[in-house]
Amino acid sequence: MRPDARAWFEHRTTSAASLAEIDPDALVRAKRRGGHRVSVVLPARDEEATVGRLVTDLRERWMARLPLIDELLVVDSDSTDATAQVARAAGADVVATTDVLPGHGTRRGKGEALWKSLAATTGDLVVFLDADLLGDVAHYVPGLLGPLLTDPQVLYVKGCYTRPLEIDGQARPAGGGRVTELTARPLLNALWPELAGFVQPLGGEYAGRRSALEQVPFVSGYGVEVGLLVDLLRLGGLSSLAQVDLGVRRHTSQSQEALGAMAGEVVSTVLARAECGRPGHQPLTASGLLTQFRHDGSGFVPSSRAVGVDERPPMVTIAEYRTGDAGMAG
Ligand SMILES: O=c1ccn([C@@H]2O[C@H](COP(=O)(O)OP(=O)(O)O)[C@@H](O)[C@H]2O)c(=O)[nH]1
Ligand SMILES: O=C(O)[C@@H](COP(=O)(O)O)O[C@H]1O[C@H](CO)[C@@H](O)[C@H](O)[C@H]1O
Repeated sequence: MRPDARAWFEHRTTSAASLAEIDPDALVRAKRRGGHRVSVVLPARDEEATVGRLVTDLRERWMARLPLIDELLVVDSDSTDATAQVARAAGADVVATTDVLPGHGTRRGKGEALWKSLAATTGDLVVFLDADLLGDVAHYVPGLLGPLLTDPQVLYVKGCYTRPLEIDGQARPAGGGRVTELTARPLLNALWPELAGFVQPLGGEYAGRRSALEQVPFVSGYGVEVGLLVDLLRLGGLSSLAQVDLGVRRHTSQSQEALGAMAGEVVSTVLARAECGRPGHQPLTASGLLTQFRHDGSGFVPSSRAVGVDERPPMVTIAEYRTGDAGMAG
């Protein structure tokens, strides 16, 4: 690791691996002193199996028992199951991506859900959690908020954790974070070595100040995490970023084929960012296509899909956002 990345890693990595390492009352006091309002956003596509428990736990611990969370929003991102109904029944606010900023249409993807969540929430501090998390993750929210509530220089905090992998019912203590280890980490180390200290650059749990999040574009698909990391580095510098050890992260894992497509979106985003930061250089126009193969018993069958970078502009550029008219139906 380069000295600047090593110094960052040592200075900006804290631990909140369990509730035993956290003083929630002190965080609530810091929140009150700072006049902060906290929004928690769960982007969810077809997460009926997990979103209800997550919402119930978050509400019970950090809204009913202690006023740490002011707003808990599930963004229903083209779900085909009962995600919205389950989340609403558990007490979350729920919006469909199609209902937010309807004048700007809707794109598919996780990043689209996160971008629209900025127009559907009001907190000056915004926490993002995946909706497919498994196990006890109650400490994630206070853990992520800690640096933002105690250090005004910090604009953005990423969770880090060990990543067990559960595939076809087989649970292994490590091996998760496949796109991180095989694609994102090598690319980030090569192109932005100052970011080498991030343990989980693609992790789906992070928090930021709205004043920063609204200043950067949001890649519409799975490139959103790597795009935010590079763009927020450019916006506030490495010292404005932090990470918190949250212990272990378990979630419902996808197939290798699905992660291949995810990696394609991450690569496209990295290529688009790699060149556009250097004056006089055009972003590398990746093909935007990914061809994968399966064998049908008699031969290889190719299948291609789009993995190009589609992104939304910084939310501050959206007039309805500035005037507070995000146009949520209902
Ligand atoms: O188009 C999408 C794709 C994913 N997600 C959500 O984003 C989070 C992370 O996505 P996923 O679980 O597919 O990624 P993984 O964690 O497997 O890398 C989950 O809460 C998904 O429901 C979403 O809101 N819209
Ligand atoms: O970290 C990773 O490599 C991927 C895949 O994780 P697994 O191999 O399924 O544990 O998961 C993350 O990447 C996505 C793209 O940035 C994020 O959107 C997900 O929230 C995150 O789980």
